[in-house]
Amino acid sequence: MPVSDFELVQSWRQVLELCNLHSGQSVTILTSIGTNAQTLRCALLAVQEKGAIANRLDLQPTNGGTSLSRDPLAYVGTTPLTGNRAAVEMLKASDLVLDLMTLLFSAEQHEILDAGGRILLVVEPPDVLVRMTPTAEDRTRVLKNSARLKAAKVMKVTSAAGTDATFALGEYPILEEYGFVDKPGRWDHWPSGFLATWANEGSAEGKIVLAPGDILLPQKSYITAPITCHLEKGYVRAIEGGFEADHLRDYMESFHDPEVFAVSHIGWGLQNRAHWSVMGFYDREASIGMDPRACAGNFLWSTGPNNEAGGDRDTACHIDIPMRDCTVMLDDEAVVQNGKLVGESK
Ligand SMILES: O=c1ccc(O)c[nH]1
Repeated sequence: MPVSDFELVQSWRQVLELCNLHSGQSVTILTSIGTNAQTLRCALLAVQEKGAIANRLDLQPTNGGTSLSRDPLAYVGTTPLTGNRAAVEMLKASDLVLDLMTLLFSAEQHEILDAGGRILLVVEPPDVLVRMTPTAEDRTRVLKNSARLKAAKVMKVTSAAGTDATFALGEYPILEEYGFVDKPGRWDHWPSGFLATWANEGSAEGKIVLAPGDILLPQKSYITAPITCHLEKGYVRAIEGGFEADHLRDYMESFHDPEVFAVSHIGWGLQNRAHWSVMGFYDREASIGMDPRACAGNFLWSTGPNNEAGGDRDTACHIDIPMRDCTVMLDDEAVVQNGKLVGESK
């Protein structure tokens, strides 16, 4: 249900504080046609209240005539910054970029970050933003678990439904999402609260069995019948099941790019204020589904690009698949047991 401008300004105030935004610094707020007006209005107020310079850069939408889904995370890689030198230069010159349109997985994003920029993605509805306003405690929990993931050589995921998959680790960096950008070079997403990394190239092996209730994004669907994904040498080699498996496969095949079947990031949710049930209460296009991505105890895996992690796979098709009731082992230590955070992970 709606939140007031006062509540959302309060949340922005907390986020900008956690981002170490200082008076006199320059902030560029990236907007486009889909930007939420209340989120923008409250961001402008909170930035100026901090004594920072609030610029707005409104970009034209792209991919609308190509993407089969209208979800901003469904079609990644080319963005309104692609080939847009003037815009990239303005963002590189900014101390903080608030992305209210979605740049995820773009080469230009890396250029901005590599130049010491900071980018915070903020596109969920205002009520979701307020409910999951990030805290320093979120950062503590994500970083504590990140240290464990950094030290691990193998991730093994199993479930009663039949999942039994292994991923070698170490080649790629860790994606630590705790909802704010407290130091130069960082990208993050408010709301979030989860960890991810990429399996070593070609190492994803085994079987992932999606059970009823597991979620497909950007489809925004809770599946109702099992879907079995066979992994071999880092790719999903077969997707078996009923209608929902056909629908997923049909969508992925529409890109005519074999790279869409590559396994992308793998990790687990750490956000106790995110809930598996939330997606069922929102219209499909009202949210990008950060509750399922971040809810504590999920196993989140994905298919498609790895350019986010410095790889060269930049396929446009990105599917995120949050699963319940999995057990996630790092070497021989469980961080998630049957869908619940265990031990130090909490
Ligand atoms: O915050 C996000 C959202 C989507 C994704 O694939 C990764 N991180």
